[in-house]
Amino acid sequence: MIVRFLTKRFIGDYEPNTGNLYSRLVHLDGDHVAVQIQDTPGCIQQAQEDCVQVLDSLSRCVKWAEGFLLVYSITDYSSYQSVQPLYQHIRKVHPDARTPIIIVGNKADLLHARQVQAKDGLQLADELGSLFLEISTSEDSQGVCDVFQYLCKEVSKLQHAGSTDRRRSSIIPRPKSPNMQDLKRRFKQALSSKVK
Ligand SMILES: Nc1nc2c(ncn2[C@@H]2O[C@H](COP(=O)(O)OP(=O)(O)OP(=O)(O)O)[C@@H](O)[C@H]2O)c(=O)[nH]1
Repeated sequence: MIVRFLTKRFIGDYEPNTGNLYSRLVHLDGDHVAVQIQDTPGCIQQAQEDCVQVLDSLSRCVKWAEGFLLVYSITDYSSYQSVQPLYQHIRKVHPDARTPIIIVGNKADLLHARQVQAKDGLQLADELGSLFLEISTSEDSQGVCDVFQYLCKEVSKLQHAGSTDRRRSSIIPRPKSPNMQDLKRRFKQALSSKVK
């Protein structure tokens, strides 16, 4: 999903990520805003308690992040079940209910394999007070961009409202190096496997 947003391209090959960080200038209401996007290793194969442990180890990025996308696959019920504990973990770190957390049901193109109904995603988002969207990263590049744009706007609104804790942002070190090298490597890999 992040690769789709940053490059507009979809890489179909699965390659588990180990926590890539990407930097990008995003066009937002006529402005360019610098954003950093942290991809987190998936934990859908693990029990919910383990999932929280995985997130514990990533608590540094949870601390510096100012907005969150919780993405599950509509074809994998266990990934949907991971959303609530992840949400609660984030809210512990960011008790301000205005910190945007958007719940996203991905792979909406795989209707024949659907395990999570759209109404379940909506219901969960309602319970948690979040926004919910279903998208298909493979089929709908614009949908992916809309999600990120929306999140950036929400974060930006919060910052302009002066409600971001400036002291916290000066204390928590943000990672510096973008991960475009890794993206290039993945493109090369994807291209060479297509040529073969
Ligand atoms: N059909 C379809 N496949 C998708 C879609 N989005 C992702 N995939 C595929 O699903 C697999 C997993 O996608 P990733 O983006 O790597 O998922 P992830 O949750 O980041 O996985 P981790 O790297 O383990 O954290 C890949 O093979 C993707 O090509 C989609 O919208 N539709």
